[in-house]
Amino acid sequence: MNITQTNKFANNQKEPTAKTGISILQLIFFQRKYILISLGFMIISVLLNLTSPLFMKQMIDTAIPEKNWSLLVGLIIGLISIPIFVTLFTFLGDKYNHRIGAYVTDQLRKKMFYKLTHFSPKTYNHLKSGDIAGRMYSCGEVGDLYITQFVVPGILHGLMFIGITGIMIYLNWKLTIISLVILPIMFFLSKKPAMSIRNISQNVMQLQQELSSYTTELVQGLKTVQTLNQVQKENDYQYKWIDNYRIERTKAFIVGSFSELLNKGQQALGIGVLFGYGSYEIFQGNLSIGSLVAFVAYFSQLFGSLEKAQFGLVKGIELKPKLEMIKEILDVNDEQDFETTSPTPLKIKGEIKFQNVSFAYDGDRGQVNNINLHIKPGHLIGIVGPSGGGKSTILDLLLGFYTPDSGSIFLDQYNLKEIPLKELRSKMTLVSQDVFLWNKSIKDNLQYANPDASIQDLEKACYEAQILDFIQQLPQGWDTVVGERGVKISGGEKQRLAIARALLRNPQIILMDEPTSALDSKTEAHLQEHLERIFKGKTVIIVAHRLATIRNADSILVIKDGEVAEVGTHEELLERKGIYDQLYREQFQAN
Ligand SMILES: Nc1ncnc2c1ncn2[C@@H]1O[C@H](COP(=O)(O)OP(=O)(O)OP(=O)(O)O)[C@@H](O)[C@H]1O
Repeated sequence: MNITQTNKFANNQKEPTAKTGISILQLIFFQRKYILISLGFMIISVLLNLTSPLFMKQMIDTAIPEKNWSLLVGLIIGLISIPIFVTLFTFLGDKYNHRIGAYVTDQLRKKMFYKLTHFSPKTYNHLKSGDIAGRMYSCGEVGDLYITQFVVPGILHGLMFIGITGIMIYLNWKLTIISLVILPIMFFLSKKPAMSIRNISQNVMQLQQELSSYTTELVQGLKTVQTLNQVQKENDYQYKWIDNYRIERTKAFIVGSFSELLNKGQQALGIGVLFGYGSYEIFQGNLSIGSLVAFVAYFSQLFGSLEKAQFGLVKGIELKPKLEMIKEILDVNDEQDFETTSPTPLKIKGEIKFQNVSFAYDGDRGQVNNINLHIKPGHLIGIVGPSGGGKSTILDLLLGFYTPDSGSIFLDQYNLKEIPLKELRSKMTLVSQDVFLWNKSIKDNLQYANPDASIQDLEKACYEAQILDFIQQLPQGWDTVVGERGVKISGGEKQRLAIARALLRNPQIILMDEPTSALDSKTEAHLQEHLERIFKGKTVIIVAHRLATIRNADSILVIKDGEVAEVGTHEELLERKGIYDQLYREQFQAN
């Protein structure tokens, strides 16, 4: 499995980093030292295993007929101790195998997490959170299982096969040929159930994946489901899922059991054939009884090895869909570069220019066309306009989440595409329309923006954002946990916390997308008074539907259908009697 486009490894063979692309086999190669140790233990355990039937042959052909008690006791002690040592060496080998498995798992997880945190919105907008969670979980199994149930059985039983075949030839070549004819027939017969198991396991995987994304979405949308009275509809879907899952699991069980039955039947038949022909060889004086017993024991071992190798193969086949799912994520080449930084930090005044900027999301969906803007440093700009016009898209372009299809954006004299993302985002802060808070304490959420902020800094930012009183009244104050996505606080409180969080970063450019939409007019007016002081000297862009929010802006842009329809101050735009004036009158009348 080749995980990403880069394959720097093969040449320099350094330890992988989360960023580097690498295949599972290459990951295993990095553990070669432990593979050799594990292989050593496995070879010892295979060799020990191979001696048991020879001890039996010796017992039947020599010790018992000759009544050689000392030899008999020695052989019996050998037969008792061999399995104990085999188990011990197998355990030691397994210990290293799990270590290798854990390493592969860790590396895959690191790569998955790296990808996940570096995806651009183009990719993550299409991702389902539950689906990703399922894939992250799969990594845990895949790394370990791939090694312990696929690679290791392949090596171990491959070795067993070679060793056993050699001894069988030594015991009786004719019986060996019969065995080697029987085995491929058996293998071929059991291939079909193995293929069915693969298809079923793929279905089971898909169903598990579906459940994971569905549950995540359901929890997030539970309130909507209940409000829209769609609980029954969801239950119907869930019961259908449960039925489908049960059917697939039952199929897996039946095919698995059938496959086992087939194997056992084939083994019994094979042993029967060997005993038949073996007895004939004994009558002809070509084979001793002990050799036949040993031969049949080796045949069982050979069959057991083949069965386990086949089991490993089935496991490998079962793991393939999981590997594919992980590969799908790791193969997406849409990472944002957060690692590169400017040699010296940029000092900017906060001037913003859009020159003939055009951009569309998918095809021509959500276009912004030929946007030209010039925002002077320290100015406060309002963006208004009908819903879906492209206001948030302009902020996203400025934040570097998307790059223009044509035209350029400048921050002071620097073209945006030349500024490293990390640097760019250190100059800006965004209070977005859809406030995201971690399911952690208020303090943790605020310090997320600035881990060095002291409690005094938090108090100041929260005071300016008009949320300090609320926090201080809470029984647990700063330590109050806000719930997933902030469900335990109101929309307006969430917005004010988001403003406080943004202020804690104190950057030169402040972007706000509907920052006060959930506040009542009185709270908004208070907040604005405070913010106006903070905004002094900074470049601020506020997207707002409520025109009162941006009334005092130095300039207001009206964005409609992806284009700048009007520009001017509040008074200028009213005089123009255009879209802004119409919006203003609509809101005025509504109020
Ligand atoms: N990720 C996306 N993929 C495809 N189309 C998108 C995406 N995000 C937004 N759009 C589309 O782009 C257009 C502009 O969206 P944008 O969010 O910029 O509008 P807006 O003016 O901020 O709207 P609102 O006032 O409702 O927030 C809309 O038609 C929207 O459906």
